[in-house]
Amino acid sequence: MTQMPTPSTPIRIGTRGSALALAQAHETRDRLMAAHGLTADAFQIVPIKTTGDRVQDRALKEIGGKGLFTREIEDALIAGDIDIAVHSMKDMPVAQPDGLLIDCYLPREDVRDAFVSPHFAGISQLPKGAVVGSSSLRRRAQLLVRRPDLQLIEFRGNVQTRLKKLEDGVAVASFLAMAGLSRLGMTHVARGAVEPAEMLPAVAQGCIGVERRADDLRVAQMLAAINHAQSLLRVVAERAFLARLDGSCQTPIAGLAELDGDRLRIRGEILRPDGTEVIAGERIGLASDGAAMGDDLAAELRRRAPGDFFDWA
Ligand SMILES: NCc1[nH]cc(CCC(=O)O)c1CC(=O)O
Repeated sequence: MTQMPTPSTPIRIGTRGSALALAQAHETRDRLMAAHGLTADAFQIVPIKTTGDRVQDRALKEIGGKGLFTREIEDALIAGDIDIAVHSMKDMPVAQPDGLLIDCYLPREDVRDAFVSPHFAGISQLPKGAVVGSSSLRRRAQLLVRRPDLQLIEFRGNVQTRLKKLEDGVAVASFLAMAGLSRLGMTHVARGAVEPAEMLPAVAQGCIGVERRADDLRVAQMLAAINHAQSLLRVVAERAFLARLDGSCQTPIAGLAELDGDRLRIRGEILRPDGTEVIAGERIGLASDGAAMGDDLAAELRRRAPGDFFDWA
């Protein structure tokens, strides 16, 4: 009898199980297939439940800790139960555990926040005292800067859950990342995109990163073919900004780097959660200096922040 050809082991792609996470995992798989002339059976998508997925009834800041949406996936990667992990970079802690690294970024999606409301066309149309649902410290603070009259309530759960809450009148408006809506084919639920000048996005919003074991050279080589260099430069600069601010505080933080040829512009801001104070700045320089610029900008904002700025939590 002839020997069956040995099937090469499929690449196991770890991801959260939400519709958005699965869409991101499929996008990563499709890009790998195209880059390497492989078929879908060369991959296996492995959904993993994280603490952030399990706990739906509390504000994220109450559950606390870092990596609520990522720790279990990184554990599986370290244990060798999966070979790569696909993440929304917005949810990623600034440092990876020993032995893991992220050096592959997919082309970044729309970085803006979407304004979502069954009743109103934009922030300025909201009536005085209107109830807005958002669990994002950043979005809450940024909104209160412009509209201190608004009443903010916690809003958690996936896109469908949040839309249902709006339908039920729990709040009259909310915000979601345009990128998430776009990947779900749901941009029609957005009444409009909020420009970064009005609401600076979260660090790394709209960017998918692919994590691997540092010593897995087969995977490293596969991922190198799909890395989007410009997205990497932008996210590296933004995460350097975040790294200098994070850890010490739970302050609302926003940061966005943009490229113009080999020049990079990074804008950043920190806010008081009640929107009574914003400290903002920017740097422009060579894209290859992005990390240093992000770090330096964060150091400046820290220096300019009053002594009690980081104390509220
Ligand atoms: N914190 C949840 C989260 N993490 C990434 C996205 C959206 C997709 C992205 O920014 O890449 C979202 C949902 C949202 O903010 O609406």
